[in-house]
Amino acid sequence: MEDESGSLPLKSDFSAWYNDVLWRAEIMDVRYPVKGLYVWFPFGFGLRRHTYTILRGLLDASGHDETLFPLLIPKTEFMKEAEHIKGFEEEVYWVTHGGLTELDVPLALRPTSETAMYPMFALWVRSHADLPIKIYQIVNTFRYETKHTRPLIRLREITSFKEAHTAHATWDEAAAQVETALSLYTQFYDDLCIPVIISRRPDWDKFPGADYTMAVDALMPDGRTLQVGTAHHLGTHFSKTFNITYEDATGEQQFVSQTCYGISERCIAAAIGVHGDDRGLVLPPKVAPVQVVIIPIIMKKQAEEVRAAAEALKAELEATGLRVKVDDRELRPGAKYYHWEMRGVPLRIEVGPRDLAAGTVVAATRDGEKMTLVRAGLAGEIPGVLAAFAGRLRERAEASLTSRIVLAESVDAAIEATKTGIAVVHWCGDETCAEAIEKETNASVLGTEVRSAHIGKSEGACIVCGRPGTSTVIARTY
Ligand SMILES: Nc1ncnc2c1ncn2[C@@H]1O[C@H](COS(=O)(=O)NC(=O)[C@@H](N)CS)[C@@H](O)[C@H]1O
Ligand SMILES: [Zn+2]
Repeated sequence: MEDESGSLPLKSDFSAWYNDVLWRAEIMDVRYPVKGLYVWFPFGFGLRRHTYTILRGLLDASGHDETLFPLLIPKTEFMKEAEHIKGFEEEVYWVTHGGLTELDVPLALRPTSETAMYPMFALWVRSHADLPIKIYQIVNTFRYETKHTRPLIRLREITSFKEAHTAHATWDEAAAQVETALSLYTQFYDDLCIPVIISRRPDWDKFPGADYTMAVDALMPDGRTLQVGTAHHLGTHFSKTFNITYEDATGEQQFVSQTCYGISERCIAAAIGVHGDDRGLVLPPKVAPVQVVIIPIIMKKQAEEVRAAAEALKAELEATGLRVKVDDRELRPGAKYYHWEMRGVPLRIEVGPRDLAAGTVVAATRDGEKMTLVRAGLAGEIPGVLAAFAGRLRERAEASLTSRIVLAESVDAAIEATKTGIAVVHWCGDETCAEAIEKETNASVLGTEVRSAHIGKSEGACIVCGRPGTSTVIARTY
């Protein structure tokens, strides 16, 4: 799929850059003949695998059990929770036939799995001892999105939908679980070197059937935010609908309190968008399908020794668990550098006759740091080099985010700020003021109760009506 013709658009032309880099770095093939459905190239699938290995590890380490529920949901179950239906009725795909036979009960392709799981929770939960339930699954889900579809960002088949669902004895325990989910998400995005902003979505934007929704947003290079995760407190809405009760100490039947929280392949879109540059992807070492590429500098003399040295180094680095490639194709070194830089490989090591003689190698990290390293004991040096690289990725992403967060004291200032990033304003919480802000700025009220190292909590006069307001984030969104 190598396509060196032409060159990658500059990242400043983000939409063109993004679409082109998904092709050139072999992430996703967008030519599949169904709108909103895309094919993972093997290299992209490797990036997905390493990314979700981190996410699984965090979930497993915090007491979640992975599971798997059916894709098809009977209409009788799906239609039970009024708000949930309202929120999804325009997005659900329906299966109406099995072969030539019309189904007596149409089946929904899960847009999310509350109505698949919760009838089963009602069978699983009898007593207090059956709680808490903390499960998750990583599955494909289907949403008939009518807004502009885009690979990794807005799909009609969400291929990598991690959905966690929990059930608890009390509302407070569920609220604590929402907090656990948010800190797990913060850790996950830190592993991807991506700074995020957490806020409470306004009520009109919360998940259908939830008491409240906490959202995790990342700022993309074009100044728009991408919702890269959400955690919902479902209260007892669904347990009342699906009759999920347990017998409490007094012998009373109590409805469980529930949460659910999700991350999709948008996490990969954020890693690509936040860290990429004009030469292609720049991948955090923990998720890079190839972490180190070794380029043997083949000259006439010592060609065999150089090849052997490259293979020996590969074996040594792989023995420490690193993902390594030797690029010994008959290409000039510059073409090889281009190829692997496009794929975001964090570390390149060149090995040539001079290096053999000197017992050294030349190493270059993807963000342009060049160094000469001693060959002996090199494997022990690599983790430090990669960690320093990841640290610089994190710093650069933090700086880029903080430079585009502006405290806006007026609607005009908010209009200016949301052209390039995030405005923090005081908003009274009244929907008509929010509508005025959204209309004027052509941006969205992301949320209140903002949690971010870069945005302090504050009170002040609502920028629309002057009544007491609290700090609120506004931004154009995907
Ligand atoms: N069409 C889509 N394409 C890609 N990602 C999406 C799409 N729709 C939603 N997402 C992502 O999936 C996350 C979870 O979706 S959600 O609707 O907010 N929440 C749920 O479905 C809950 N059941 C928690 S899993 C969102 O925060 C968003 O990051
Ligand atoms: Zn107001």
